[in-house]
Amino acid sequence: MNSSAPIKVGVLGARGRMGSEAVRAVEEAVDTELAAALNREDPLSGLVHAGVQVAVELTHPDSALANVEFCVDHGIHVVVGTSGLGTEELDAIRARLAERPGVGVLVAPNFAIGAVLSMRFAELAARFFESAEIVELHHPKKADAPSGTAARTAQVIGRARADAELDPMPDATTKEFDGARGADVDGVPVHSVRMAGLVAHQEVLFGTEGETLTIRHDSYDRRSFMPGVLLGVREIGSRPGLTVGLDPLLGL
Ligand SMILES: NC(=O)C1=CN([C@@H]2O[C@H](COP(=O)(O)OP(=O)(O)OC[C@H]3O[C@@H](n4cnc5c(N)ncnc54)[C@H](OP(=O)(O)O)[C@@H]3O)[C@@H](O)[C@H]2O)C=CC1
Ligand SMILES: O=C(O)C1=N[C@H](C(=O)O)C[C@H](O)C1
Repeated sequence: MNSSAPIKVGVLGARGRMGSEAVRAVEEAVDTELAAALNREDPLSGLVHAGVQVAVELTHPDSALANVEFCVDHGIHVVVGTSGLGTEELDAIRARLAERPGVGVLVAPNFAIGAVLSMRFAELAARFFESAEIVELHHPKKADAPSGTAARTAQVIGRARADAELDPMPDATTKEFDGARGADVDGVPVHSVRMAGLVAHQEVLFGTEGETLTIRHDSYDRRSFMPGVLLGVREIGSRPGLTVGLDPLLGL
């Protein structure tokens, strides 16, 4: 990409809660230009016609993979905020990228700096505690549960526990209502709350003999995600292949 010209950005899901914020952030930044703002009914070819260099994918778990594949096939870098992409989708993106070695895709479970740090703190803490559980709390219009952030947090905690060869968490439950102990994500119980008035919140709870540790992050406003979106837009052109999480872009 020409480093002096503004980066031509296309936003997918442009009239959505996140998409409309992303449109505003891209328009406000001096080094990015909003070249395309696509909604559900708009053909993806609009990205190509507008000369988009980086697409920001903020639609729905059901449409994200096809959108990313279209972009990769057309040499467009992608910053993916849409959550609910699992191992299969990430493998499919990797396979597609193998055909286009110069293209970069960033899949960011959470763009907020505090959320990225809280995942890293949770990863650090995991090996020191017998028990770990996650409570994520979101607005009721969210399609996926658990949240992408909670799934990612559980994965890193699960991996850290396995690396430290910790015993299974203590839990004497033998009789329960369906769902009472949450979803099991890599051995970590994850509880999802959907509630009017909320935006995006998460508590990671750790416990061991005589003490607990709680790591909490709150996004009260979707503007909290925009510095991370713009960082991804600026960086992804020089990071070919698949990057998961903002961590390497933040030097973490
Ligand atoms: N990584 C992060 O930091 C964050 C990620 N997110 C994720 O971003 C995604 C969007 O969230 P949010 O903005 O709240 O959701 P919204 O429902 O507000 O916006 C989604 C937009 O995508 C459009 N859309 C839905 N389905 C399709 C489709 N099949 N093809 C094309 N466009 C489609 C919708 O169109 P229409 O208006 O017609 O329904 C809507 O405009 C979610 O997956 C969410 O989890 C959210 C916040 C932060
Ligand atoms: O849908 C949302 O709102 C959010 N989705 C992402 C997720 O699933 O983790 C990020 C943040 O929690 C907001």
